[in-house]
Amino acid sequence: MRTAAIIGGGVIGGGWAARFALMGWRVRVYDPDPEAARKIGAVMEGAARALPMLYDVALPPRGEIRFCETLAEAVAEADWVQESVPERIDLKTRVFAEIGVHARPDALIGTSTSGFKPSELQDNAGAIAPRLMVAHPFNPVYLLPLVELVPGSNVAPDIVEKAKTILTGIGMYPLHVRAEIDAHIADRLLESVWREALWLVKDGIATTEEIDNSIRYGFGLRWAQMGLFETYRIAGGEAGMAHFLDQFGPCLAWPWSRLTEVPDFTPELVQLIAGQSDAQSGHLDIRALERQRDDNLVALLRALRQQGTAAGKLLIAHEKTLRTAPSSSVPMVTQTRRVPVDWTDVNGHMNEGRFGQVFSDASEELMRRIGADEDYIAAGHSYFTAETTIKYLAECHAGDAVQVTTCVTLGEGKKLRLFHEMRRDPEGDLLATCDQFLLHVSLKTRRSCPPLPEVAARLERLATEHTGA
Ligand SMILES: NC(=O)C1=CN([C@@H]2O[C@H](COP(=O)(O)OP(=O)(O)OC[C@H]3O[C@@H](n4cnc5c(N)ncnc54)[C@H](O)[C@@H]3O)[C@@H](O)[C@H]2O)C=CC1
Ligand SMILES: C[N+](C)(C)CC(=O)CC(=O)[O-]
Repeated sequence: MRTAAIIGGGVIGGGWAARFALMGWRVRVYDPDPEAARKIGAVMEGAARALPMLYDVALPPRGEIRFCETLAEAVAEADWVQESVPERIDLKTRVFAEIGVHARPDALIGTSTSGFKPSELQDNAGAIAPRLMVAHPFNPVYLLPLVELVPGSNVAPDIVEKAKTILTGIGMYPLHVRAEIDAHIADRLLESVWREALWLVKDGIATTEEIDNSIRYGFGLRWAQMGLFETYRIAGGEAGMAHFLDQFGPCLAWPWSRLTEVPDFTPELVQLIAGQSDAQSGHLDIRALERQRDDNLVALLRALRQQGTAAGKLLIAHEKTLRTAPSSSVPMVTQTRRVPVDWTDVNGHMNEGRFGQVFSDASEELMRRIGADEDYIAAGHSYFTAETTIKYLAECHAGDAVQVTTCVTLGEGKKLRLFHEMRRDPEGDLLATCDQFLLHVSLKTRRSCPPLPEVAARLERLATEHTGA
């Protein structure tokens, strides 16, 4: 098990701690704030509910999060040190000096800085400078995969590759920012929208809620799956990007934006913005808002995953690395997962159709184990389900851990019969059972036929083992 040290356990440090721990890393936190453990506990509670729902497999066993009395103790054994103290260069410089004294000579060091260039931090960092990189995440760190990795020119390519491997391993998308620049890439884009929005409120054009609506009902949905350039390419119609630039390029010279002006944060403006924000969502506490945000993000990410695009493509690739070798237990464990938030219905529990999906996924896992895998299917053979009887025995809800075990009750020629049991947690109460009858088919004729001999043999062996016959 690898160790991550989190220096500064606020909003961002808490998110890093949760992501590392949920991906099976041991985590050591140093934060002098006596409230830090409580705050990280609250972040961890939300993260432990949300992150596992993204995946169709179980996450690795959770790593322990320990709070340390000193920075020295926190970094002593760390493979990765993530600095997340407030955005002040004097403070970050002092923290790096201390990390340099106590961290292992091979530890990689990331800074969450939103805006400082890596060279500004490396200049006073002494021996750790060649291992210190900007690793700028996005809130909530445990759900959003993007991390801007800005090494600058002081970090060797092999160290950058090691950093990318670690970040990819915990499910993130390290965007290698090749040239260092104030505020990297994404914060520059975010700041331009934020600045424009503040002017719109100050000038009385729109309220905070109207601005949020202009994003969430429109271009925010486009950005999440295609970004900016691909979206505008489509906006150019059949003539594409060149036509789009031809049509809208000249507008850039018109007074459409106030991008270089800074609004004066007078007490009146602060009161106006804070007041409108309170009217919009002041009835919800921060944890309720976080939960709403996290549930929406899980549902959006799972929709992208279903399409195999954007961040969903990354999820699929990461999930492959999380699959563990099947055990030879009887009955076979064929599913271990969390109930995702988009599987619930009007009654607030898992929809009956999703039970069918879990059992179908369990059958596909069994098919893989008997050799009726992707290659077998591509070669024109498969199983079709002919009959399913599900008994619903207890409710389950979003976030619940469930496990399916499967017995082969008949494996004879083209006939395959399975009996699945779904439980809460490995040893919890029985939630549902499924008696399923499948027929082996030729995908060319779409008619039933016997399986290939090696699949038939494996199936017969399993049926004997599972029925004791
Ligand atoms: N909040 C955000 O949306 C994002 C922030 N960031 C960056 O992450 C960093 C941290 O920001 P937040 O988590 O928002 O701030 P925060 O104020 O929530 O947390 C900072 C934490 O650092 C602790 N701290 C202060 N001095 C310390 C020291 N000497 N040693 C250890 N801990 C110390 C504080 O007690 C506090 O818990 C900043 O560099 C910020 O720019 C990056 C991405 C997004
Ligand atoms: C406002 N901010 C500059 C701290 C934002 C970030 O750095 C990234 C984010 O999560 O929006």
